[in-house]
Amino acid sequence: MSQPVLKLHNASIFQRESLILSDVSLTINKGEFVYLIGKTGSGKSSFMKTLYGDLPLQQGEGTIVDYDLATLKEKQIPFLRRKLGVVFQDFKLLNDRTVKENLKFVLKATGWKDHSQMDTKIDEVLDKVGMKTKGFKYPYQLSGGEQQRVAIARALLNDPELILADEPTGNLDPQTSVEVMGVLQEINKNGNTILMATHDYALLLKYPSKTLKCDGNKIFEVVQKTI
Ligand SMILES: Nc1ncnc2c1ncn2[C@@H]1O[C@H](COP(=O)(O)OP(=O)(O)OP(=O)(O)O)[C@@H](O)[C@H]1O
Repeated sequence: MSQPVLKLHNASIFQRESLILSDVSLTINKGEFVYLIGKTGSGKSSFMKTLYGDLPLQQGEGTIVDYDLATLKEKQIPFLRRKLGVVFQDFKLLNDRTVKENLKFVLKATGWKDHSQMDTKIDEVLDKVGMKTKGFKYPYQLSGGEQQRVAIARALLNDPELILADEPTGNLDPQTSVEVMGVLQEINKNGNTILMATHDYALLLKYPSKTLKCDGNKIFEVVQKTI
């Protein structure tokens, strides 16, 4: 049976008072890999921000990993984010600490206490992204692709019910993009649900999957032929 991790009904997305997307109704079920495409400025990032609580859902209904977006309170946001893994275009790693320390920082901030459990978890997520031997390095000692792998590992730390990736390959060359995409595909095959905003059509062709498009203030599902 399909289990929704995200459900929106007639939702409108705003940046302050400007309407960016209107009447968005969609469902993402557990286990799916879904692309969100659309031109620059079409509202992909605004949409993602609404999902992780960075922008309020001012109109319509939405539930994400059992949180009600329309009534979401400021103090619930950290708890919502623990059930989501968020990956950004610019990695957002802390440059003053090693890869392992970056990951430990997140675990501590999300309530983990036991050091050996933390180390085991860190090894597990680094292994999933092929970075187990690089935990001692500083982010600036890594290539862009490696930094994004670490950022994906960080997103996996709290076993998220949904991963939101906003242009995760936007800063990477085509070859590295394909490699990072391979990591995301592997994670999806192992059961993680992923919503990925991108304008990299080469990736869509190489790894076809359900695709939503932002266009003309709307989001609709497209079949690959018409992209
Ligand atoms: N902080 C903000 N305040 C007001 N308007 C904003 C803000 N951020 C984005 N916008 C506007 O919202 C619209 C959608 O932008 P958004 O960043 O969501 O698009 P996008 O599809 O993610 O674009 P890109 O691919 O360039 O990231 C644009 O018209 C933009 O000017």
